[in-house]
Amino acid sequence: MYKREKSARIPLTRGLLSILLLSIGLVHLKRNFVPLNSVGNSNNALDSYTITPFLRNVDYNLASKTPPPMSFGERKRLKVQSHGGISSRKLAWDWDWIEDISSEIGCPDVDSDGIHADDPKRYTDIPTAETWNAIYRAYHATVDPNNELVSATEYQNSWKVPIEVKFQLPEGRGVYAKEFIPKGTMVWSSTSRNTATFLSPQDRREFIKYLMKDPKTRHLACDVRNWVDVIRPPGMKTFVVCETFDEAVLLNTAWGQNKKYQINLDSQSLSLSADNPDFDEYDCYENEHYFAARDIQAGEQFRIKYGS
Ligand SMILES: C[S@@+](CC[C@H](N)C(=O)[O-])C[C@H]1O[C@@H](n2cnc3c(N)ncnc32)[C@H](O)[C@@H]1O
Repeated sequence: MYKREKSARIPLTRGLLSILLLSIGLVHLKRNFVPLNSVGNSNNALDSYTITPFLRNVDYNLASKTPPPMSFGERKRLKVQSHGGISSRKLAWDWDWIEDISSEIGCPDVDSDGIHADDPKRYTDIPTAETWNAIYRAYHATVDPNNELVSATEYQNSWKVPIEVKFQLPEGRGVYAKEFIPKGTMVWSSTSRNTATFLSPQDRREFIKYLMKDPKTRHLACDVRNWVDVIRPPGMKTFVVCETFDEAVLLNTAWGQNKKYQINLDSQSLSLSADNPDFDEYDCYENEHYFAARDIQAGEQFRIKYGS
């Protein structure tokens, strides 16, 4: 009797368990079911700031890179020529657009009255390797992917001496020597690795817009809009927009404070050898290198002459 009762209860328990498992399965299936016609629907729940990085397949292993038959500079010149370059300096600066976008982002004007710590969007962030890499990614995601001018490949330390970036009023961020540097020491070099090239104002717009799309990089758009430079490669009629993506853009100058500061870095144009992958005779900064113009003490701020 006892045995029969027990054996009758087992199928009943099993049956209830199966019904329970089946119900759980159905609920799970319903939750995860995505109708096919909703795939790719732009009205889905994606945050409008979410961006799918469209990164070029860049060979980051530059150390093992065999020098290309043509130097970076030669390729750049051909590219600028085939592209038509940017016809005028005014167009290359594209100030109207930069001004528009600056007011749209709410960028404070760093040039009019210096940098203030109480500025709501103050330029006090000390960039880290992560900050620079976000900028490099935005650049690679927005320049023409067929452009074989892989400049500004990846953030790396371009300083030949130990440095520190600090914020100090009234100049804002600046670059400081961490050790004593004897006169004549090479301190920093501009190369195709740390300097981005934009062959059209549109590329630069896309780059800044890309930074603006992501809340994590939006504030960087204010910074990068100021770091731009425009050059005309030697022997060419058209212009190129250049932008260095490392601490060199944070170098202050000597003006202000009754000119009590002294320029302590000299800029010299010096070609690297043609078999160096960084070689670029049409470099945005014309192979600019900074040298200690005099002995520089540990803790002293580096200062360059602007516009030289
Ligand atoms: C290339 S940025 C240098 C980095 C800048 N300090 C920052 O934090 O972004 C140039 C700006 O730095 C500031 N600056 C540079 N040298 C200065 C000086 N001697 N006195 C005051 N401000 C200076 C000016 O606002 C200038 O427009």
